[in-house]
Amino acid sequence: MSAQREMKEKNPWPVTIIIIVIGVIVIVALVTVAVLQNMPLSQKYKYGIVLDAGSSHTALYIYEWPAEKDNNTGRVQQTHVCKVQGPGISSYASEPWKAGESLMACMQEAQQRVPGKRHLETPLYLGATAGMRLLNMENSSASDAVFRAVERSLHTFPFNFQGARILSGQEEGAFGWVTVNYLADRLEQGLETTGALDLGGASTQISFVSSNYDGSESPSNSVTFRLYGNNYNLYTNSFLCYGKDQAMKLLLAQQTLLAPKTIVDPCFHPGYSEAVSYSGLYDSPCVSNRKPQGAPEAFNHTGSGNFLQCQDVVKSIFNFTYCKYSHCSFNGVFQPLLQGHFGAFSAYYFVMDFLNLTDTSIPLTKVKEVISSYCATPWDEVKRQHPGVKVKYLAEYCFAGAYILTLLTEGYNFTSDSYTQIEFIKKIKGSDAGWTLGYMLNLTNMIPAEAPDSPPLPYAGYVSFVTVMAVLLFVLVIVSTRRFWLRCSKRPQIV
Ligand SMILES: Nc1nc2c(ncn2[C@@H]2O[C@H](COP(=O)(O)OP(=O)(O)OP(=O)(O)O)[C@@H](O)[C@H]2O)c(=O)[nH]1
Repeated sequence: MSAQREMKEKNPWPVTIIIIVIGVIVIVALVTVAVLQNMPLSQKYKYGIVLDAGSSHTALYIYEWPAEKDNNTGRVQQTHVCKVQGPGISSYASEPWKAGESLMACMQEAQQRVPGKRHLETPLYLGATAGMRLLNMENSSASDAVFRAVERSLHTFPFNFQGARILSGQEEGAFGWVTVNYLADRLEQGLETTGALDLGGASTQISFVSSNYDGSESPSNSVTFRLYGNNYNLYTNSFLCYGKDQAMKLLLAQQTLLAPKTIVDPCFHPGYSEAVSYSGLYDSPCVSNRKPQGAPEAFNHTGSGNFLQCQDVVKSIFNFTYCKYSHCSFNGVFQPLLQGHFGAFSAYYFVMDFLNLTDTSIPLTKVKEVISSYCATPWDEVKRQHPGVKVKYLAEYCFAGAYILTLLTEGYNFTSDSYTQIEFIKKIKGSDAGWTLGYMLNLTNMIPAEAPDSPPLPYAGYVSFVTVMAVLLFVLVIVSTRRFWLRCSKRPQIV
């Protein structure tokens, strides 16, 4: 009996097997816990909604981002856009309730698109741009009434409504620049930034970083940001009344001064003819002080389709001579020397895309030829060639092409070389270029001032490291106890 007990005690295998099994279990548990603890959470999304209440129309944008990545870069994406039917909210000055009503269909769409359990936490913003800026200048109580109506409507939805307000021109320019650079991942990586050119209906913005602008000359054009650990001194300017629609009003008003009853407009196609009411033309503060004395009810707007003459008339709405700074764009506004790439969006894109001129390697002389040929095409033929295009847009592409070219080259001083640095864009990585995304990122503090601390290893690297170390540890234990097993196994077995 005692010999048998001794033999059992000297046979190491049961103990060794138990140790190995426990060792394997401990290592597997260790790796599993480490991996699970550090695994990204299953993808849950958060949402944000921004209403862009522009002068010509309102659009609703829904953005989404992974819930655990609030403070990370490049992860916020546009998932849906809804175009509000009808004109911009500033057009409802005489019936403000209709402004609120107009937003309902897109808001209902948003309610369906954002998952119900996220509704209460989803921020909702409405930002109004140049149309409301003009209405507010002209009649502040009318603009207040429009905002009240809009807020009443938005409060009826279960989102976290953060208010409706007018963005300054500077904010509109700066947030457009943030959007473009955020989407192109230029901010987090600290790359040279892209300038932003935005052509709206009532205002136009130019924003860029220039190494010869530190904000000391014309400080009102300076916006400073600290984003992901980098400082930016942004130059930005918004020209109220120089959006595409208001610029056209300026152009028409200019021409009615010379011919109050019939204008033969070189920026419209030969054969084009429309009756235009003076009250409609002069309803904006951009032109109201130019109304000719004793103007008739309406005038006849006809076209002659002459690009060179059109350019001359377009130039007449700018002041290129007055400048009290070292450099100016136009109307006495300071502008530093252009630098770097530019993204041109909104009406820049709509117009250049229609004219097949988004490729900026096309020389400016050729660009002029293309616009010139479009302008000279008789109106009936233009309509015949583009049956699916809205007639209002179709009629305006000649003027708009000439206007864009003048604004870029004579206004902002793009040369035939620097013109090639412009990219006409609508979307970047699926999200529309415009101020809305930058506005939301700013209000939700989603771009940190300092670069977020990144873990020393990426997740996959971390998992591999833990696994390799655990296996190594296991092999080490086996190898170091190998001699002991061998010794045990060589002992004479007593049967
Ligand atoms: N050709 C074309 N023009 C468009 C389209 N959508 C808008 N526009 C016109 O392009 C111009 C600029 O439009 P937006 O960028 O929406 O400008 P907005 O926000 O209404 O104007 P602001 O308040 O000045 O920013 C306006 O004259 C619009 O009428 C489109 O799909 N095609």
